[in-house]
Amino acid sequence: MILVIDVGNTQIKAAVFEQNTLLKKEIIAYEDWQISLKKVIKNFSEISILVVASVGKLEKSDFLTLDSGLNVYFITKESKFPFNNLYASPSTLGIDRMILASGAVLQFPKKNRLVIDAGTCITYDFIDSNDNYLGGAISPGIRLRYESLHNYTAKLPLLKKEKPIDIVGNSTTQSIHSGVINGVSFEIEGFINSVLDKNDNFIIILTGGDAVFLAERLKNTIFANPNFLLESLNQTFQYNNND
Ligand SMILES: Nc1ncnc2c1ncn2[C@@H]1O[C@H](COP(=O)(O)OP(=O)(O)OP(=O)(O)O)[C@@H](O)[C@H]1O
Ligand SMILES: CC(C)(CO)[C@@H](O)C(=O)NCCC(=O)O
Ligand SMILES: [K+]
Repeated sequence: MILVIDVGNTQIKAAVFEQNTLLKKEIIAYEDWQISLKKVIKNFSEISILVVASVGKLEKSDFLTLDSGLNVYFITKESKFPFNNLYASPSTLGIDRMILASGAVLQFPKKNRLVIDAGTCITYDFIDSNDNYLGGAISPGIRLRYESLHNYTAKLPLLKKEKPIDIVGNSTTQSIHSGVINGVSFEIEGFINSVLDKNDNFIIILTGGDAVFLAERLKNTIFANPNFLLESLNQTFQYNNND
């Protein structure tokens, strides 16, 4: 049994896996991450290893001081990945994007893949059917958009994400919801349509904290899986340890 930990930009996601089966998932705040993780470890006595990847504020040394008695395996850019990395600046590519690409290749062989991760940022990652990682796009996520409208204007309120009633917002509140949520939906549909135009045999995976909220609003049929990064981390670990 392994405990897989995704240290994100704003929060930490952890999942207990038995082989490829996810037994338990926890969303953990940075404030009390040690206590929360220790609780999970205590509840699953068969956990033998921690597998961690971090784009956030925690490093390997933080997990060693956790004193869990467990081995800690950090997935980094030096780990083995099942794709050719054609990114022009591979040393600055986010480890989360590499893990998503890795999961897409391992789960969907011989397909053109587009992975969309709607979290703090929205990332788009393209891996072609020959397993070439080509890159993609980075844009602000839903919460970031609401926060920047509030933080960088004098009058706009800070709102929580909510389904807009219409494209045409008839109040300040509705205009903001339409701008953020319809804006993100149009953006995602635009990316999907432009890749579908150029390639066939495509699989599109939507993940991240906003995946489920967005999936029901998108017209394109896509595969929404909020656990895709955690599953991909588990698979990337196995891929690194299978020889
Ligand atoms: N409990 C929560 N706290 C903050 N954001 C949440 C929460 N639940 C859902 N969300 C939504 O999910 C998004 C953040 O997604 P996610 O949890 O994937 O971000 P993250 O922890 O920064 O991870 P990553 O760095 O991988 O994007 C926000 O835009 C927000 O709308
Ligand atoms: C884009 C984020 C912040 C998304 O979590 C992360 O993947 C990252 O820090 N990336 C580095 C830049 C890049 O991927 O090119
Ligand atoms: K993200």
